[in-house]
Amino acid sequence: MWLSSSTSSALRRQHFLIRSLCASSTPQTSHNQMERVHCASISIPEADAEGVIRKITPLLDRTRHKGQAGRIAVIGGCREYTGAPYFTAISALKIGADLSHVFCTKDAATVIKSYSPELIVHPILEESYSVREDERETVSSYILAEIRKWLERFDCIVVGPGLGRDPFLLNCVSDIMRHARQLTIPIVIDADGLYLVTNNIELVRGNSLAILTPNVMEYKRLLEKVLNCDVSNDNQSEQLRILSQKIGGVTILRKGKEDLISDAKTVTKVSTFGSPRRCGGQGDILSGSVAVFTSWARHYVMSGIPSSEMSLNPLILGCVAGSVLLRKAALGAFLSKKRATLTTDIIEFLGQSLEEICPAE
Ligand SMILES: NC(=O)C1=CN([C@@H]2O[C@H](COP(=O)(O)OP(=O)(O)OC[C@H]3O[C@@H](n4cnc5c(N)ncnc54)[C@H](OP(=O)(O)O)[C@@H]3O)[C@@H](O)[C@H]2O)[C@@H](O)CC1
Ligand SMILES: Nc1ncnc2c1ncn2[C@@H]1O[C@H](COP(=O)(O)OP(=O)(O)OP(=O)(O)O)[C@@H](O)[C@H]1O
Ligand SMILES: [Mg+2]
Repeated sequence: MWLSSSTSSALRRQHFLIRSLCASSTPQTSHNQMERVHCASISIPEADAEGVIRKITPLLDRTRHKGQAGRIAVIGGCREYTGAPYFTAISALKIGADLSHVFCTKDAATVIKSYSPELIVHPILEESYSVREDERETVSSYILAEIRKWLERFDCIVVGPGLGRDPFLLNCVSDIMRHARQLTIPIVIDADGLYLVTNNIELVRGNSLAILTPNVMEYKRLLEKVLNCDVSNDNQSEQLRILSQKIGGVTILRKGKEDLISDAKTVTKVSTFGSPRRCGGQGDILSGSVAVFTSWARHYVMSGIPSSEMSLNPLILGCVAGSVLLRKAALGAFLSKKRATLTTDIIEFLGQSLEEICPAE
């Protein structure tokens, strides 16, 4: 059981209550109806997140070969932002992925390579300023062709950290996302990837392998766009569930004081105390962490575990695991560095935090 038995029955009760109280909250719910839904605040069940990590983390078996513990790719990194894709990609490696790639613009590539020799960096994206109007079609076909060579090898891709908002670049990334979807590759969408998706929901609608990881502002924009309403403090859980439902059941991890996770069927939360430091980049660690755990969870769910767990959504397991590990690492870093805690310090605590939950040997 990935929820304790008491929380699992609480979850059933929660659903019964939600159905009774919010009978109008079907996929066809109108915006006005949505605003009228003022259900009583129902407590959201806490996931047994460390238990999930223990279940889905693969053994360090001596027979395994390079790549089996995960190949992750980050699509992000432009002139302004080089830290974000680095944080995401290096976190994936520190947690246990075997290979971590970054697909970024030429300007960002040398910088990202210089942060770490561990990352495989592809300088193939282009922004408008570096491509003439009459070259755009050729350049975008070339970019897609280059990425296609790699895409099917990845267990999960993360789109958005440090991507920027250049229209030409975002057009190319939309094509990459469509192609990843055809190949049924799980996709974590964060930061500027959420900006792209918020302006074109069809890119993810109904994709059961998509995870959106909005922060406070990104969630607010998504709600405004999809449900045409503001964030409700009365019933955050049901609002999140309806948002996911309206986007065809994509998994959403709403970041905040508590991380709330829903796939339109269930809502769960991770509220383990992390760090009071809110330095930028923690969401980037989270996206890398969710990518690795999601690929592990898919293997776990597909590998003949007890039938009662077979219906579990591996994307939810990946979110729950990614969230608690980031929080635990943030706490470790804070206890050591206090006010000086930075994202790089948190990354250094990922290994130790995972070891405490799930020892390597
Ligand atoms: N080192 C690097 O390279 C990093 C690069 N990064 C990259 O930066 C890019 C843009 O991402 P983003 O998250 O800064 O953009 P966006 O969603 O527009 O938010 C901006 C505004 O929202 C607000 N705001 C935020 N949180 C809030 C809260 N809790 N509660 C209330 N308000 C809140 C806040 O507004 P303010 O308070 O300033 O008015 C803030 O200015 C993206 O590519 C990302 O990956 C980051 O990953 C960090 C590390
Ligand atoms: N108020 C809070 N209290 C405790 N933890 C929080 C709080 N807000 C966010 N977190 C934690 O920090 C993680 C990152 O969330 P945050 O909202 O900072 O993302 P972000 O804005 O996308 O970060 P980034 O700077 O990388 O873009 C979340 O998973 C959550 O666990
Ligand atoms: Mg972010």
